[in-house]
Amino acid sequence: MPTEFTFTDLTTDDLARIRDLTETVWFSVTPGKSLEELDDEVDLRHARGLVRAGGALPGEVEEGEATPLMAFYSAFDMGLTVPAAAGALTRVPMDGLTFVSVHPDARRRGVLRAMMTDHLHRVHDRGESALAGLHASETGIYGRFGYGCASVEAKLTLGRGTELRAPAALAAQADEVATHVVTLDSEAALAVLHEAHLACAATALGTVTRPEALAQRWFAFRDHPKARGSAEPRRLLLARRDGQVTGYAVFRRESKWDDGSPAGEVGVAELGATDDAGLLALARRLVDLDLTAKTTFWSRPVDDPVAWWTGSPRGAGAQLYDALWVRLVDVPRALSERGYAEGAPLETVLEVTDEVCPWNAGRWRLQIDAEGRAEVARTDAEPDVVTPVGAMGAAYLGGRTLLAQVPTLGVTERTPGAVRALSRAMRADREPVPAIGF
Ligand SMILES: CC(=O)SCCNC(=O)CCNC(=O)[C@H](O)C(C)(C)COP(=O)(O)OP(=O)(O)OC[C@H]1O[C@@H](n2cnc3c(N)ncnc32)[C@H](O)[C@@H]1OP(=O)(O)O
Repeated sequence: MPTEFTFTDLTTDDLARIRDLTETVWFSVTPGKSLEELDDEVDLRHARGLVRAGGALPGEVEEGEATPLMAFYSAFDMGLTVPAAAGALTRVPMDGLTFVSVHPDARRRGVLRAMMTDHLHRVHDRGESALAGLHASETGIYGRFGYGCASVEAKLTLGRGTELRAPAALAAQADEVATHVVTLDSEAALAVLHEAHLACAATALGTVTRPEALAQRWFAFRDHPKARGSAEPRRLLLARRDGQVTGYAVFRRESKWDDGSPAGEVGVAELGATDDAGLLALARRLVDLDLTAKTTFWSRPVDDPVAWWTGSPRGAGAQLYDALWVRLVDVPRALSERGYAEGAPLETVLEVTDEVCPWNAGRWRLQIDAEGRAEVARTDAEPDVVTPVGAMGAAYLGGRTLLAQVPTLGVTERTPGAVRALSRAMRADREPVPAIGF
């Protein structure tokens, strides 16, 4: 689509302009973030900007300074754990869009539309990843660009000492798990955290992994003293079994007193374990920290055992939010990179509609074998299912079914039963875990 807005690459010379624009758009220190570490955070391989047309306006810059940016975005090289054949999981590359920023003077003139076209076409041209993903600042923005919300996150709030009731055998295994707390401020702690993050990602559908290059720096940006207010610096709780790390939690406490009684609050930003015993051991410690009254677990999957160990999601005060929005940038590659449910082989023809990435539009034959491996090829055959590309993104992780996208995104079937058959093939055994914040 022709556009009057031309985005260009940015370099280290542009970092001051990036900081200025980000500060204007995100009101300086946004919750959990601070601009002081922004330079390290921006991956200039992905960073693109739009300069104010016609030069700076009166009062906007000091003499000799560059014309301000009107828009900016960047992305991270991330991984995403998706369903594989035969009930397994696999990690595929994902281009994680971030810092989408349009200057208040330039809003609602189509700059974001030009930005999204620029971004998605570049991801396609680079060919490193068949998927793009993001967290949406507001829910109504990204569906129009072919993204579908693929995972839902639950926020759980548990009172101090909440009993987590698990089957006796699992509780006994959890008793064998040792845990220890370290401060998340050393190379050693960050290295252990990254290793645990990757190990957990291999076992948890939907996990988004941090870029290797940011493993040591990720929390510097997100845990700046100005942004954390009166809470303590982030800490790491590790689970160990036979000397091996089997799980981790990133948390912090905020000291509070209520009429002389301790009422501290614990916020758990990340919690993962390679087995259920590790998860139970970590969760039990996190709901029983001294001088606290409640623990909030952010970003939990909707089938989280932590919620059910309290009795039900109601017992954990569950509140739901949209988590990762997934966009198929290369439909045939994305559909063959993931696996499908085992069972009878399935052959179906999809007609995909996609205005932003026209190379995806048209008919695709999807052949799934009994193990759940797929081959995808162009075809002229009549379609069994007609779907907007966003519905394939919503169903991609296997949590939100394709069938559920019939009333919401307008998936239609030309062959009776075809949507249900594909929906079942795409369904995963567990709900995806929500993505880390990025
Ligand atoms: C992945 C991330 O980084 S999420 C972060 C997104 N950024 C922010 O929230 C920061 C503050 N906001 C902004 O910078 C801007 O207002 C943006 C990026 C949200 C929108 O940029 P704009 O240039 O104003 O959007 P643009 O004019 O291209 O609008 C494109 C379409 O999106 C719609 N749209 C734009 N913003 C919103 C919104 N907040 N909610 C719903 N729809 C929206 C427009 O109405 C338009 O709709 P159309 O397709 O029917 O014409």
